[in-house]
Amino acid sequence: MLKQLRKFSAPDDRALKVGISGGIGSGKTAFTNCLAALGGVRFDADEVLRTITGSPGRALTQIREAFGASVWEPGGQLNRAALAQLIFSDPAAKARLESILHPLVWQEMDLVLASLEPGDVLLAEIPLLTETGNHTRFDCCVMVDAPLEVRLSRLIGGRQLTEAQARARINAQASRVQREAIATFWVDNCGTPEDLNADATALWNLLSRV
Ligand SMILES: CC(C)(COP(=O)(O)OP(=O)(O)OC[C@H]1O[C@@H](n2cnc3c(N)ncnc32)[C@H](O)[C@@H]1O)[C@@H](O)C(=O)NCCC(=O)NCCS
Ligand SMILES: Nc1ncnc2c1ncn2[C@@H]1O[C@H](COP(=O)(O)OP(=O)(O)OP(=O)(O)O)[C@@H](O)[C@H]1O
Repeated sequence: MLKQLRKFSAPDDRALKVGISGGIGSGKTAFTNCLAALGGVRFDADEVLRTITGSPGRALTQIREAFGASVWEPGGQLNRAALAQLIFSDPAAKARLESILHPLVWQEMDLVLASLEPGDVLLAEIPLLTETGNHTRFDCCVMVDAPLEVRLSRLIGGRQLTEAQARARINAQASRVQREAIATFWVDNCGTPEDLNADATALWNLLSRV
């Protein structure tokens, strides 16, 4: 079910910037996929992060300096599971990693924005929009949500996370109340993929009319 919680206005002189967020396992990627099939230019923060932390990623030197060999594979790659274990049990380590990575994500988004024109729609999937206060970069924010048990079962089934790992990430993220405080649109993803697709179509129709 799509709900509009706040009004927003669209600019005449540049592209419309739509931020899409939600907790881990809420379905924000699935929703953005549906929306992007209807139009818009997609930007995916997780994909940028995977590129800059992959081999040879431009964030690796700084991560190595900050966290050392304990988060490195013998083959020379970043050990993502070890880094996740560290940051989701140590808030200071999480803040340090984010201070290295997040500025690089915004640099990449600015490059995409520079290529857009008035009338274009940027669909930016940003997991930590609420947590970082970066909702102010967007004209409107779409929050995808689902009940905790539904998110856990989707994550444990599909993401190869244990329940404890999934809960650690959920506990490190914003609450529903915090998300509601910044959302322009709210998508309740507790139904079928077809229901989610219908919400994406309804939202696209609204965005196309503003
Ligand atoms: C810790 C890392 C190496 C774990 O990699 P992994 O492949 O297991 O997860 P992936 O990157 O696909 O992230 C999956 C989801 O985990 C959650 N998550 C990741 N990082 C964070 C974080 N710092 N705080 C809260 N949740 C997070 C998000 O919901 C994200 O969508 C990686 O997530 C990472 O580099 N995180 C720091 C960057 C960051 O802040 N990402 C959030 C997006 S802006
Ligand atoms: N309405 C739905 N019905 C059934 N499965 C769904 C639905 N929505 C999403 N899923 C599935 O749940 C899992 C999590 O969804 P998705 O990857 O879109 O979430 P996410 O919020 O982007 O998570 P992450 O933070 O890990 O990137 C995926 O396997 C996805 O296919």
